[in-house]
Amino acid sequence: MAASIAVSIDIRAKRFDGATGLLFDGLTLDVAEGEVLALVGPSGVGKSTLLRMIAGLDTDFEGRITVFGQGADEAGPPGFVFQDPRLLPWLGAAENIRAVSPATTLDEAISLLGEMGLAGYETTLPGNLSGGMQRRVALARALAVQPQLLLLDEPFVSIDRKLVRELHEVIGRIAEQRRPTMILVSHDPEDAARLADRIIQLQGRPARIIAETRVDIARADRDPSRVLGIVAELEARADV
Ligand SMILES: Nc1ncnc2c1ncn2[C@@H]1O[C@H](COP(=O)(O)OP(=O)(O)OP(=O)(O)O)[C@@H](O)[C@H]1O
Repeated sequence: MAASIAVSIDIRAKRFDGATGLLFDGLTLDVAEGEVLALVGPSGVGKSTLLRMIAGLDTDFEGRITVFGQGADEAGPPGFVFQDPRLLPWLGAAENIRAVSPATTLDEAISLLGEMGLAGYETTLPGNLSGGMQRRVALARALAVQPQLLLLDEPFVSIDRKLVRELHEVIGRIAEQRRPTMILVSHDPEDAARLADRIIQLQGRPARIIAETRVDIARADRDPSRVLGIVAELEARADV
């Protein structure tokens, strides 16, 4: 049976006030329930804007985006991980989760942090956590509301490659075990090659989908040479 559609995107036109030209001039895309979709493309192409539109945070466009059958702005907030972790500096890791999701008990917050590999850091203030650890707290916070849809906006920028690999593992585990529908925005094709079931490449102004790549290799089997192979395939299709 075909998987049901989690997110359906039909943008006829999107522009910003004062900007010349359209950012999107016709863009359609469906995301299946439980799918991990990556949106890749050069800086400024519109990836973050598209994610904000899917989250219902930007409704100023012609067209319609539905999330589990409802308008994006009516569907209830998705889990959203922003480019910077946006943690409250005066609260420990567990209380940062509870500040955004008050229904989450302390035990649940501690368990989520454990799932992210942060056992023992429950009361640590963000300033005493590494950049990668802060991203993991932000992920735990996004998962606290048990979202059916998880949106990740460049969660790997400004952290070193070793921490990026650790985060890839954490996100891969979330995909396998919790199975939310995930949309990951990245300018780096390697992130997409490691994590995504399907990779959408955006390019140009207005932005268009120039290629769509399905990755039929289980995440656990994506060793470095296979990842490089996927990246090469993506790079052959566009100047990402
Ligand atoms: N609020 C805004 N008002 C005017 N222009 C905007 C606004 N937000 C984004 N833009 C413009 O829209 C374009 C797309 O921006 P967006 O952040 O979506 O791109 P991106 O692909 O995510 O890039 P990056 O990887 O650098 O974040 C850019 O040219 C940006 O300057």
